[in-house]
Amino acid sequence: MTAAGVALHARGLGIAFGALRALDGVSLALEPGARQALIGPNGAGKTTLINLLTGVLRPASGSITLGGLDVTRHGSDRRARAGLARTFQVNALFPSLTPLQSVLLALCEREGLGGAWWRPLRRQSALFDEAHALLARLGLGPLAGTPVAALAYGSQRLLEIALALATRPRILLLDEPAAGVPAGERVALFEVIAVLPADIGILLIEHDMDLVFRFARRISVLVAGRILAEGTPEEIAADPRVRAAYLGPAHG
Ligand SMILES: Nc1ncnc2c1ncn2[C@@H]1O[C@H](COP(=O)(O)OP(=O)(O)OP(=O)(O)O)[C@@H](O)[C@H]1O
Repeated sequence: MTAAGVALHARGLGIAFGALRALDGVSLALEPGARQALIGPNGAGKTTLINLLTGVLRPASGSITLGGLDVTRHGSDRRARAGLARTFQVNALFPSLTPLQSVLLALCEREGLGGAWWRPLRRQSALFDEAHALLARLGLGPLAGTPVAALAYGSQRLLEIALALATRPRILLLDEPAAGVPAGERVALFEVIAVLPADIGILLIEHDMDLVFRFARRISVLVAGRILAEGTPEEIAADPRVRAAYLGPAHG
């Protein structure tokens, strides 16, 4: 992979919380259209890594580039404008808005329309079309007018993905999209994740190994703040160090 062909490149990231070295020399490269997963036991440092990638935290060492642009010292907003989007582990939706209103707000934010989203009229209708198309893509079309609070949890997680896609990202970080989603709603979630736009590079952080092994073309394994292994799902499933540290005998 040439440097120009890498959409997101983290090199040698390190950060400590007091005496705890939460991440130590972590490197990760995502190419455009990547389908990569980040797995590891509780406390391995996955959320900390996402926080470094998105600019919520600053690394003590290392660097991060987005499409060749060094964003190591940039805040979350500039990284978002450079094409990085994330979903959140904790539900962060407005319960009284509908999915249509939620997506429209995100689109207006992207377009810099702020509170004046009802004008001009022609732009408004283009944004409505885009919002409906996005909701249809995620299987939320029939629920476009239902208040978020009345949606099933799996649908709320899908809406979070819609809001991230509304920013037209080059890189999407999916932070535990299946967490808390009941078994019966997982199939729909998995189906949508499988058909996300091919040109967006995706990094999935997930404990559900069914989803990870269905989705990922590459897997990085983080253990105690270091990358223990990286490879294809077959390589990771067969790696004795990964089995010992995380997977157990079930995947292989
Ligand atoms: N703000 C903080 N202050 C102090 N310690 C922290 C902070 N954030 C994370 N840690 C510690 O850093 C380590 C890595 O935590 P992190 O949340 O990144 O792990 P994780 O892999 O995301 O875990 P999980 O799978 O449970 O979400 C843990 O030991 C955690 O307790």
